[in-house]
Amino acid sequence: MLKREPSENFKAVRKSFIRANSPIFTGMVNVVCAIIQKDGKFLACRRKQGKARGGKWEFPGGKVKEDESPEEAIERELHEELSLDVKVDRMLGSVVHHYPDISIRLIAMKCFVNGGTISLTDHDEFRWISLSKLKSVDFSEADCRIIDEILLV
Ligand SMILES: Nc1nc2c([nH]c(=O)n2[C@H]2C[C@H](O)[C@@H](COP(=O)(O)OP(=O)(O)OP(=O)(O)O)O2)c(=O)[nH]1
Repeated sequence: MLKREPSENFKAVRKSFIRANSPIFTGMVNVVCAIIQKDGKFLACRRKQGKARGGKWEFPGGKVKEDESPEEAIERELHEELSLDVKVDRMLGSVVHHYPDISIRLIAMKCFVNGGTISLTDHDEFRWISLSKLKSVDFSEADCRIIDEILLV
C-alpha cells in the first residue's frame, strides 16, 4: 500500500496546535501517562522520595516537551524512566488538576509494550494492580481522577 508523507501544510498546522497547547499559552503543563495492562492488571509506579509527589503512585510518564506530540513524549519517557519500548494504542482522555506548585493536564494514553524489561530510574517500586484494587492504592490526586473518570466508567 502507498504510504504518503504528511504534507508541509499538515505539519505546520500540527506544530501550531502543539504550540497553542504549550504552558506559555495555557499556564498548564501537559503531562502524559501510560495506561499499560497485562493479564487484566495495570502498571503503576511509585515516585521516589524527594521528587514532587514523592511516595505517591502514578501511571508512568512525564512532561510533554515543546514541539513534541503526546505520542512522542510517552514513548520517550517510558524509554528513559522504565527502559520500556511502548507504542500508543489510543488516547483515553485527560484531566486538568491544580496542585499548589503546578497545574497539569494529565493525558492518559493506552499503550502496549513492544520490548524491554522494566528497570526503574525515577521510581522506587512498580506493581501490576487489578482494576478492583486501584482505589486502595495511594495514587497522586490527578491519577485518582484518571481512575474515577476514565478507567472505572
Ligand atoms: N509522570 C507522571 N506525572 C504525574 C502523574 N500524575 C501527576 O500528578 N503527575 C505530576 C507529577 C509532576 O508534578 C508532574 C510530572 O512531572 P515528572 O517529574 O514526571 O516529569 P518529567 O519526567 O518530565 O520530569 P522533570 O524533567 O520535570 O523532572 O505531573 C502521572 O501519572 N505520571
